[in-house]
Amino acid sequence: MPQTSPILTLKDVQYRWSGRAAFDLRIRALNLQPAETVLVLGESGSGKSTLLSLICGTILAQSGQVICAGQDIAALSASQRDKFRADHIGLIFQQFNLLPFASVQDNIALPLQFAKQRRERVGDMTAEAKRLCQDLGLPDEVLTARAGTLSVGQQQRVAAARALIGTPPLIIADEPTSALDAASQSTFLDLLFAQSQAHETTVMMVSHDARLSNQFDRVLHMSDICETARGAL
Ligand SMILES: Nc1ncnc2c1ncn2[C@@H]1O[C@H](COP(=O)(O)OP(=O)(O)OP(=O)(O)O)[C@@H](O)[C@H]1O
Repeated sequence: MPQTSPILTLKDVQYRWSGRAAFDLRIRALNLQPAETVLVLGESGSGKSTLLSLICGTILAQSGQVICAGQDIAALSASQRDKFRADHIGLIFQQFNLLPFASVQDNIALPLQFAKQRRERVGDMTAEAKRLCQDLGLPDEVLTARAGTLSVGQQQRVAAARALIGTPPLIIADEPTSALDAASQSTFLDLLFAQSQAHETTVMMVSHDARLSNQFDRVLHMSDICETARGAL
């Protein structure tokens, strides 16, 4: 593989939640390359969501560095971090977090309101939302339907389209397939990766479900990447 700069680097990162002395997340080094698909596996309480929050800059490491697309996250103010996240990271939440009364089209376009660079890359928002729906296997009629009226599998694909629109360099997914059976999960990942690979987007997904492993370029375990990851409940 040719040498390229990682899209994400964590270096000597340490994080503790206040009042949770037993949980101490320490990551010496983690690098994700452009276009890689990486699955991070870990049991409940191992710190997967904490890790995603550190990458997204919604929390800041107490020491060490989180560098996304060449930017040290801690060097940005809170509002700069919000803008940076919107432009550089497509998010697929566990519960999808769609606006149930808004149309699918509006849900997909939502991140562009906060992401100038992604908006500029898109051009015609309606046409791009339609293309993404088609490529993710959704019928054209869903574009104008309210998101809350769709099946779970359809909502998941809308959540993927919302993360993909405007081609952010990194997509972070928090167990987005957990509500679906194994065959649907596998189809979903195939569709997601076909889109992400077309733009060299890196996909990092966290899950407790090792059955997904063979579809990813790399599988990491929280117990391996963290020096002390403990499920302190
Ligand atoms: N907002 C918070 N405030 C205080 N402690 C928190 C907070 N979020 C997580 N923790 C604690 O951090 C530890 C790791 O939790 P985290 O949610 O990151 O794990 P996880 O691997 O994502 O778990 P799950 O798979 O159950 O979602 C737990 O001990 C948890 O109680």
